Parts: sequence; C-alpha cells; structure tokens
Amino acid sequence: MRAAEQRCFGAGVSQSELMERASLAVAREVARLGAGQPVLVLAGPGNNGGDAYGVARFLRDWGHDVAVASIGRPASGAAAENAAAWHDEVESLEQVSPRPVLVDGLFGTGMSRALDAPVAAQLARLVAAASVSVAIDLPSGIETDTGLDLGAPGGITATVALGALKPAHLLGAGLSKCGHVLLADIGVEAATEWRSIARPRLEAPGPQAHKYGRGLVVVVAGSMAGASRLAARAALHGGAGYVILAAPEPASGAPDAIVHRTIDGRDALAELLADPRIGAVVIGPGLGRDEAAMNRLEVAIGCERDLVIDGDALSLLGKTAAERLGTRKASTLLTPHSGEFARMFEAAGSKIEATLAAAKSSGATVIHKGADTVIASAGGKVVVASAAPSWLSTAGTGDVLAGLVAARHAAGGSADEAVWLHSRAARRAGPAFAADDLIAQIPAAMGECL
Ligand SMILES: NC(=O)C1=CN([C@@H]2O[C@H](COP(=O)(O)OP(=O)(O)OC[C@H]3O[C@@H](n4cnc5c(N)ncnc54)[C@H](OP(=O)(O)O)[C@@H]3O)[C@@H](O)[C@H]2O)[C@@H](O)CC1
Ligand SMILES: [K+]
Repeated sequence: MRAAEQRCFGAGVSQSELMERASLAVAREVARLGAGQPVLVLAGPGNNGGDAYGVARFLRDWGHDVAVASIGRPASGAAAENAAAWHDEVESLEQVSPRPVLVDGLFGTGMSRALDAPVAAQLARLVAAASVSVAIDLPSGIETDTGLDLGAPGGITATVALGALKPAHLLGAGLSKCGHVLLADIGVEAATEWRSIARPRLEAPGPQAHKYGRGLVVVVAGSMAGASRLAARAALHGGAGYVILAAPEPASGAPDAIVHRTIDGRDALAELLADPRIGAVVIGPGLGRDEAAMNRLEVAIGCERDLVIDGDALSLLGKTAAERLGTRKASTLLTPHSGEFARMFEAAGSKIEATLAAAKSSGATVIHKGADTVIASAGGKVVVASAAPSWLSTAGTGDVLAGLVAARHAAGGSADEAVWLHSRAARRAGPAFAADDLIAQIPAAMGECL
C-alpha cells in the first residue's frame, strides 16, 4: 500500500487529493449508515486524523449535525491542512459526549504501539454508546500488518478500508473488530499476490471418469481409529473416487464404500504406498505419538506419493519438519493449527509472513488453520480464508479437513478448494454440529460450486 501510494504521488496525484478521495469515500458510507443522525468524528494526530477532518467537513457541507473531538493535532502536510480547514469547535477526546453515529479517525495504518488505557476506554465507551460506528481504514488499536489487538474497541459497525485490504482486515483480532469491511477505491493501485479465498469452480466427473482417475486416497490410521475414519469419510464425500483406510487392526464402523486394509509393520505400508495410482496419502489424524506411529510416519515421508500431514504427525515432526520434508520429491501439504505450527516453525511476523516462511523452508503447502486460515505454497502463493464459523472449534473437524484436502488434491484441485468447502459445509451444518454432520454437508457445499 505504501509503495502504491508513492507510485500515485509519482504520477502527479498530490497527498491532499488522495486524502480528499479517502475522506469523500468514508463520508458517503457514514451518510448512508448514519441516515441523518448526529455524528461525532474522532480525529487523531496523523493522516487518519487528516481523513477524519475531511469526513467532518463533507458531512457538515451536506447538512449533517457534526461534532469533532481530537487527540493531538496533525502538525504538517495534508492532514494539517484538513484540520485547519475545520473552522468549528474541536472538543477534547476525554470530555466529549457520545452521539448516535461515531467516526473513528484516531489511528489507521500508523498504529505503532498499544493505545493508552484512558484513550482505549473512552473510545470503547463512545463506540458502545453509538448506534452506528464507522472506522476510517482500520479500527484504532489494530496493528495493520498482523491484526494484533493493541486496544481496539469491540462493536465497530463497519470499517472502510482505503484503497486495498490490509492483513489486519483478515487476520487476528481485526477479524472480529472491523465489523463489516467495506473497500473504497481511492485510485491507488495496490498490487499483491495475496488473495482472499473465493468460491471455487468445480467440474462434475466427465463421461470417461473412473474411480482411480477421480482420485485414490489412502488414509493411514493409528491408535485412535475414529479420527482416521473421519478423514476417510471426508475424502469420500469430498469427491475422491476410491478411499483406502490402512489400519493396524481390522477397522469397523466406517461406511462399506471405504476399502479396509489391515497394515501391520513398515514393509506392508511401504508396499501399499508404492501404488502409483495413489493421488494422496493422509497421515496424522488419530495416528498417536508412539514408536509405531513414528514408523508409519517415516514410511509415509519416504514414499513417492503426495502426502497430507496432519495432527499427531505434525507434532512428531516438530522442529525437524523443514529438514525432513525438504528432501521429498512428491508434494507435501501440512494442516497445522497454531499450536502445531509453533512446534514446527518460527512464528515471527504476521500469520501470513510466518506461514509463507514455513512453506518456503519445508517445500510444502502449509494450511495454517484458525478462524483466519492462511494457505501458503512454497512458490509464494498466499490465500487467506477468514471468518470461518466458530462452531468449527470442535473435535474432529481438523480430521475432516485433512481428508478433504487429500480428496481435492487427488482430484487435481487445490487446498483452497478444500478450505472453502470445509467452511461452507460448517455454515450449512448450522450451530453446534459434530464433525460427522460436517461431512454430511460436504456434497451440498460441492454442489454450490458446480
Ligand atoms: N496509504 C494511503 O494511500 C492513504 C492513507 N491515508 C490515511 O493515512 C493513514 C495512515 O496515516 P499515518 O501513517 O499518518 O498514521 P496514523 O494511523 O494516522 O497514525 C500515526 C500517528 O499516530 C501516532 N501513534 C501511533 N500509535 C499511537 C498510540 N498507540 N498512541 C498514540 N499515538 C500513536 C503516531 O505518532 P508516533 O508513533 O510518531 O509517536 C502518529 O502521529 C491511513 O490509515 C489512512 O487513513 C489516506 O489519507 C490517503 C491514502
Ligand atoms: K481509525
């Protein structure tokens, strides 16, 4: 965004012009959402504050009842010009009374440290007392590049992102604290390789399709049989043509459509995984962490098939992950939640940067799960999937995702497809669903993509 802004200045657009566009875009949204109620505009000491004075001016010129309160006054540049152009009273933030519509223009992308406690408390009070609150660019108190909470209030109605989404609109606390994110075009062309997830387009099997062509998935089971059964069933309903559950003991309780193979010992597993028709192998759900589990994981890593590694297998790899996976010739996909991620990789920087670094060091596609799931490939592609239903935080949903990732991969699709379908199936399943209910909704979620 900063580079794009510089390019814009280089092309002859002045800072005042850019700020005017930003103010106008925000003022329009405030006018719509506020629908004529009295407005309180909060203005900070930087350019976010500069935008705020412009918003106040537009609204007043359009006939709205506007009050302004500030902390610090912009010292120079377009922000200072906008502040000087506001000729009415400016109240102090500490003493101002709430109004039905609040505009938060205290801090935007320049937020560099936690809000002072009295400022955070007063902001929270004013937001809570308003019926509509709109943040300029970002709610004050959210770190732009990470989404880290630096004291932002809860309950903001909408955030008008200027020019482009920043990571904080999609990650961490930003997810719950931005309210509805509205994107305003201000003529700044910010180019990025990072994408938000979108509904995938899937194809129904063609007339020549056969079970192997649609994707053969092998799920390697361990000590907790239920978890691997969930992964196998998810693979089946995620569109795989053939699913094998390779378990140390004869498996029971899975659908008859899943083929059971009793695999005891390294050689038998290695022999099974030598089948070149296999599109993806899943290991980790319910694997356990004992010696037998480690043996199975070693065989799986050593095989030449594409591999989805989840759950216990991620914990077994721990800090050796990058080194051990770096030598694989076939593709590897990892599905860690934040705890498993921290056991394997350094979690420095934003979730996007940390996931990208992990993908590059391991050569794997890393699906870093959470309310904000970040999918990064070793080649540098990043897709962010935010706002997954919070009901997904229940046992077994990770096993379902692992099976789904394998099914889509074996069918020639991507991890993004699996993550989208998982989230969509969860939404369709409604509140308080169990992992089994989630699987039942996958076919309908796929139906929305055909
Ligand atoms: N990019 C674009 O194309 C466009 C950007 N535009 C707008 O500019 C915004 C970015 O402006 P910005 O860089 O001036 O930063 P901003 O958020 O106003 O804050 C900086 C000030 O806050 C201070 N400060 C920081 N943390 C603090 C704390 N905890 N407690 C107290 N003070 C704190 C900091 O002080 P310092 O850290 O220097 O002490 C500095 O004075 C952006 O979000 C958008 O709204 C549009 O106008 C046009 C197009
Ligand atoms: K703000």
